[in-house]
Amino acid sequence: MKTNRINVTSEQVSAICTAAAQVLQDNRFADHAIERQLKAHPHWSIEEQGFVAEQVYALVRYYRMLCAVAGKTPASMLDWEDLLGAWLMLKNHPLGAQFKFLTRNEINNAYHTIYKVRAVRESIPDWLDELGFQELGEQWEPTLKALNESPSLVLRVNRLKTDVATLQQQLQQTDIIGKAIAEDTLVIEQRGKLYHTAAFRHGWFEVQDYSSQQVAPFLEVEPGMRVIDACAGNGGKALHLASLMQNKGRIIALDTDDKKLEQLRVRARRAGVSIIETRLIESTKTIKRLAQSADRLLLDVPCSGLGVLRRNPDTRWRLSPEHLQELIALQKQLLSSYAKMCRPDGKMVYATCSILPSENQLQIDAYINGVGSNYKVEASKHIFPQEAGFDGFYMARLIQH
Ligand SMILES: C[S@@+](CC[C@H](N)C(=O)[O-])C[C@H]1O[C@@H](n2cnc3c(N)ncnc32)[C@H](O)[C@@H]1O
Repeated sequence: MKTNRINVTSEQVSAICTAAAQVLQDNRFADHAIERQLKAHPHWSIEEQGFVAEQVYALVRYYRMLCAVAGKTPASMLDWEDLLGAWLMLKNHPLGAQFKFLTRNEINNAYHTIYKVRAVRESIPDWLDELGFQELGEQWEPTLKALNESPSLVLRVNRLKTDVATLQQQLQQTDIIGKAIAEDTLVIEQRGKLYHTAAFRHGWFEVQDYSSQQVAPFLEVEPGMRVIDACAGNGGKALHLASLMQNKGRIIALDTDDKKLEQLRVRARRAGVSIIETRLIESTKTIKRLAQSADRLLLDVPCSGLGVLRRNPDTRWRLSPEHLQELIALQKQLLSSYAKMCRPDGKMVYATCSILPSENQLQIDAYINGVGSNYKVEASKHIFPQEAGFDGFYMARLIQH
């Protein structure tokens, strides 16, 4: 991981430690805690903002490792400062006077002592490390290591409004530099205030990881089709589907969370999408009414989110074995009950942002071999974070016999 060569100020130290404590002690989401600090310090440059955000994510991500290296579990702001000091020393970052009480030798020696224990080195709860190894074997270690890297910032170009070259030029005018890696995809190499740009206001792009961008094309939609996105959330994939369908046809976006559907409607207006109809799932009747009605059905089910640990490093501390089992049971139930919305000659994609087989191909195997299922797998894709450097994802396209 790269750490900018910014000389950390006392004000930044305090903001970083406050935000990290809010995430790990008060259960706040990392992006919210960071945003609060950035708003409170509007005089920071883009580089300083990026630096602060990166250090908060590092403290959250490497919390277990840093506690072991610094020899303490934070109980006060001074303890958090020790953790931050330990992190900056491990990264060979120049330190301010506030970290004088730590020596690089002590920190490096402590790191070498814990290095051999994977769960401590990679900073993950024991239960999750054991489960990951049990499910992925030798693949677990490189996967986990890749999931501890900082995420890329990736944009999906909204083809209803523009193209990748035009977006690239437009962003460049505000010193935001993006590299085109696919027809619809820009990886941001020099960051800026993306959400303040005219391009954003005009709905020219969405922030969406490249792996997540693989899901909508995998459903093989065409303009004019009737598509159901059964776990649409705030619409990342529904908007992509609409763009692939050239805003022709119909997308019924379902979810149990009305707030997310409201965000979807806002995003759809900005993106110039008119074919999405949102419907709140209030009972099983919502699903029954849609029986055998979809040419294409997307099940982007709730999952552990272990494939997007780079973006949400706090997930490792929030997830529990019990919650994971609940999610697996829900995925199983959604697969069997929601599949009925697909027409007999239609196609269905089951997708997760997880890297665990128990949420992915084992779910699909159990479903297609189970009683009452007449589906078979037409194609599937496992995307591991160490392969292309993007998020971990799984998708399987099913058709009926
Ligand atoms: C992985 S997220 C979906 C992300 C979304 N498709 C996107 O691309 O932005 C899973 C979604 O499933 C929703 N959900 C949870 N339980 C559900 C259920 N029983 N039926 C439908 N959706 C459900 C959650 O509210 C959440 O928005």
